[in-house]
Amino acid sequence: MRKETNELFPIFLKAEELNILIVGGGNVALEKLSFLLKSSPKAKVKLLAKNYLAEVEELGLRHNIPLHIGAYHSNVLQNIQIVIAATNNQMVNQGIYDDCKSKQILVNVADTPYLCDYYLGGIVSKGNLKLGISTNGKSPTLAKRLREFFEDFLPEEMDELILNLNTYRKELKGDFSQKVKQLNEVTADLLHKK
Ligand SMILES: C[C@@]1(CC(=O)O)C2=NC(=C\c3[nH]c(c(CCC(=O)O)c3CC(=O)O)Cc3[nH]c(c(CC(=O)O)c3CCC(=O)O)/C=C3\N/C(=C\2)[C@@H](CCC(=O)O)[C@]3(C)CC(=O)O)/[C@H]1CCC(=O)O
Ligand SMILES: NC(=O)c1ccc[n+]([C@@H]2O[C@H](COP(=O)([O-])OP(=O)(O)OC[C@H]3O[C@@H](n4cnc5c(N)ncnc54)[C@H](O)[C@@H]3O)[C@@H](O)[C@H]2O)c1
Repeated sequence: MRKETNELFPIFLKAEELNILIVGGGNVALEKLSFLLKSSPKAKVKLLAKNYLAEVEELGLRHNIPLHIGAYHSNVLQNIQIVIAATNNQMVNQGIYDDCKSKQILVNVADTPYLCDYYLGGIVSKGNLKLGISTNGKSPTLAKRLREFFEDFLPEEMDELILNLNTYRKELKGDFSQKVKQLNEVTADLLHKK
């Protein structure tokens, strides 16, 4: 049997420097907004929905996020770079997808892989370290379980290690290749392979 591969290309976005729009204010919007803010508390995001769950309103209030009330119209895409569509109306979601494609805006219709330029993933954060987890859309549940596993598995001291290496990196003298060599030497035995 041919082995399948995951050809998605992960990038780590500066969410506070982008204009992000979530359309919808129900359970799915709540999940997407929660994970966005958990990972990027200063994300520049706004919401548009006909109505909002109380939990979305509370979360929005806590993070100073504009919650616009109304039906989706393509005007709202002005100056937006990334969209998550999470309404309960597939026609509306399809319309958002089409509008975004014609404006070259990156779009994710939640839980609808064929209407996604990108997928959200499981996210593990430990200080400066961040892992993104993707199952290529095959099992979001496993992505969640792996996120939980790595959250427990990775020690809190991981950030101390990163900061120490950063200090060492700044103190190194010599040209680029010498620095790379020294950094590789000092980290060679850091993670022992079993
Ligand atoms: C990782 C995470 C991030 C997030 O949501 O931010 C995420 N889904 C999460 C959880 C989750 N979602 C669903 C369940 C119920 C169990 C199940 O169905 O498996 C659970 C588990 C639970 O909640 O326990 C329902 C679901 N999701 C998708 C479909 C459609 C389909 O598969 O065809 C359906 C069926 C809908 C239906 O029934 O119609 C699709 C997508 N969901 C993705 C991301 C993208 C692929 C990620 C990857 O490659 O793994 C992708 C492709 C698109 C996207 O939405 O970006 C987050 C875990 C966060 C965490 O806990 O850390
Ligand atoms: N809740 C889940 O766990 C789940 C799981 C799998 C799939 N889904 C699907 O995902 C979709 C969203 O689910 P949900 O639970 O968030 O729904 P929901 O009913 O809780 O929320 C729907 C949101 O869409 C907004 N909306 C509807 N039409 C709109 C429009 N024209 N303009 C702006 N906003 C509009 C509503 O105001 C509301 O805030 C549904 O299609 C659902 O079938 C949900």
